[in-house]
Order: sequence, then C-alpha cells, then structure tokens
Amino acid sequence: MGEELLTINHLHTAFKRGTEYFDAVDDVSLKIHKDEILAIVGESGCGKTTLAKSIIGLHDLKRTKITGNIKFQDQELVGASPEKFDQLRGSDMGMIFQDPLAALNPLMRVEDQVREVLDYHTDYSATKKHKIVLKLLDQVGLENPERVARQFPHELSGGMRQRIIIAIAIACKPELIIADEPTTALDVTIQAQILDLLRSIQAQNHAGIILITHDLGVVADTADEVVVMYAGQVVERGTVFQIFNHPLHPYTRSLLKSIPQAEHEGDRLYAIEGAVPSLAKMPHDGCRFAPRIPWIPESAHEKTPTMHEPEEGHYVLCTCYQTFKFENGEAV
Ligand SMILES: Nc1ncnc2c1ncn2[C@@H]1O[C@H](COP(=O)(O)OP(=O)(O)OP(=O)(O)O)[C@@H](O)[C@H]1O
Repeated sequence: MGEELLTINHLHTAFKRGTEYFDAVDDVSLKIHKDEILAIVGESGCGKTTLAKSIIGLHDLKRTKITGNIKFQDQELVGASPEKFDQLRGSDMGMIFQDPLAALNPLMRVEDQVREVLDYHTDYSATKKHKIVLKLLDQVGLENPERVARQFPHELSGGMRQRIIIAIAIACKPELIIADEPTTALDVTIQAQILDLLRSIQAQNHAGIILITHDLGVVADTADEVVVMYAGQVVERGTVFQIFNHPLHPYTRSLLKSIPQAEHEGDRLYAIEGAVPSLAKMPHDGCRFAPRIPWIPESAHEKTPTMHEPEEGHYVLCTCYQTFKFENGEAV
C-alpha cells in the first residue's frame, strides 16, 4: 500500500435549513493512500457528494457547517481558506464530475479549456503548454489530439467530453483525484472504457482516486477499497474482496443483490424497499437502516450503533449484520 494521502476523522457536514443545521455527512472517518482507488458507494441522498465537496472546499460556508478533520498531505482542510482551496484544486487535487457537458464551457475550444488549468498553476511557455495539452489528450485516449484540441464541446461525443474532463483533472498531475459519478451519464461500453482509463491514470501517476458511485457494479473491478455510505454515515468499509465476497451490513447485502446479473436476465430486479430519509427526517438514535429491514428484530440492532471489526480491516456499523433472513434458500 502507498503512503497515506488523505485522512478524514469524525467529519460532520451540516446544511442550514431555516435556523437549524442538519448533518448530511455524520461522523465519517476514512483514509486513502497513494496508488489506491477508494470507492464510495450508496444510493442517491446518502451524502457522497457532500463528502466530496467537503474535501475539495466547494461548500457555501454561509450555509454549511463543517467540523472534524480532513488531513491532506500535511495540511488540515477543515477551516482552510478559499485561497488555499484555489491553490489545491487543479494542482494537488483533480476533480471529475458526472456531467461533462455542464463542466465544460460550450464557447471555448478544447485546447483553451485544458490549458486554463496550466495557465493558473504553472508559468510554462505557450509552446510547452501546447505540447502538454496534446500529450494529455493523447494520454486520455483521444485519437488525433491536434484536431480535438481545435474542437468545441458540442462537436464531441459524451465519452470524448468525459475524456477531456479527465485530461483537465490530471493536467497538473494531482496526488488525489475525486471522480463523482464519472460514468453515470455514459452508456455501458463507454463507462467501461472510462473506468479503464481511470485505472491506467492511477497506475501511471500513482495518484489516489476517490470514485463516487451509486452503482456497486462499477466498483467490482475498479476499486481497491470500498466505503459504503447510508444516510450520511459509513455503514461498512473494507477491501473490494471483503465487500463483494463477504458483505456484512444488510445495506451492503441489499445493494449487491440489486446489481443486475447476466445469468438472471429477465428476472425481476431486486429493489431495496423504502427510501433514504431526507435530512430533516433523519433519525438520530438507533440504526438508520432499520426501517428498511423490518425483518430484523429491534433487539438485533444497537441502540447507539458502533463500528465493529469482525475481520481485519473490515468494518461494519451496528450489530444487525449478524442477522440474516432466508429467501428461496438464500441468506439475505
Ligand atoms: N446544498 C445543500 N443544501 C441543503 N441540503 C443539501 C445540499 N446538498 C445536498 N443536500 C442534502 O444532503 C443529503 C445528501 O446529499 P448528497 O448529494 O451528498 O447525496 P449523494 O449520495 O451524493 O446523492 P446523489 O448521488 O444523488 O448526488 C440529501 O438529503 C440532500 O438533499
């Protein structure tokens, strides 16, 4: 494992609604190392994007309260100044978001958009920047970089646009890349290519990558470590092998069951009953997943759930992971 890159301890990110603050990220702790892809998974509304934005300093601090610690390299990011984040974003930290069209400027040619980040963070000559832009476009798998550099975003396919976003994100060789649903807007074949690209960038640049997704299917052969979030909390974390081969928390078990399987094509897809509670309705006591697994008796949950480590490096919140129900002879 590479050296530690980012360590988050007891992070709370709360949004102001009226006069009250509500935690969208509630006591999250995790670590990412260099050379590692850490996937953060969970349904929509579990707090994944809120967590990512806390790391890269994109919250409006007039309406958001962040407490706890985010240590990146040797710097504390909770409470860091906007200038500090401006300096980190694009240089030490790269970002890739879901919708490449929204992230690109429709009126600027590709070359100008990729070069912008070099203009901001380096004092290279124009010729050197031009060379770097072409090299980056080639590195992200775009054929004919000279031509692509002259094009506008609307002239490119969705997959090509996402490659441009990745080129911008890696332009300054960041130590940490945060990719928030980088493949959600793309079709399945392109999805696989973009994930391959992220993996090869990680291998070449030795970066740490945080891959945020609601889809456990994309995690299986991309990630090294997995963090499962539910209702603002980490409910399970472990290596990709542990999470896929020995999932513990009933939420993780349900997420895995809801991945479409080729051999069950045509069967009804498993869906987790109920929905993630909204911030205002978030229960503060007990296991937050309990209302969605009524078959697990109350006595199986902890009143105040704690993190357990039933096997080395594999963590799970609440004792309810020890209870299973059997459906068609299968434990769920
Ligand atoms: N700026 C904001 N102000 C108030 N509430 C917010 C804000 N951003 C997110 N929330 C709320 O915080 C909770 C977590 O949202 P978040 O977007 O982090 O979840 P997510 O897991 O990333 O979901 P998605 O995959 O849909 O982006 C949700 O209840 C959401 O409504």
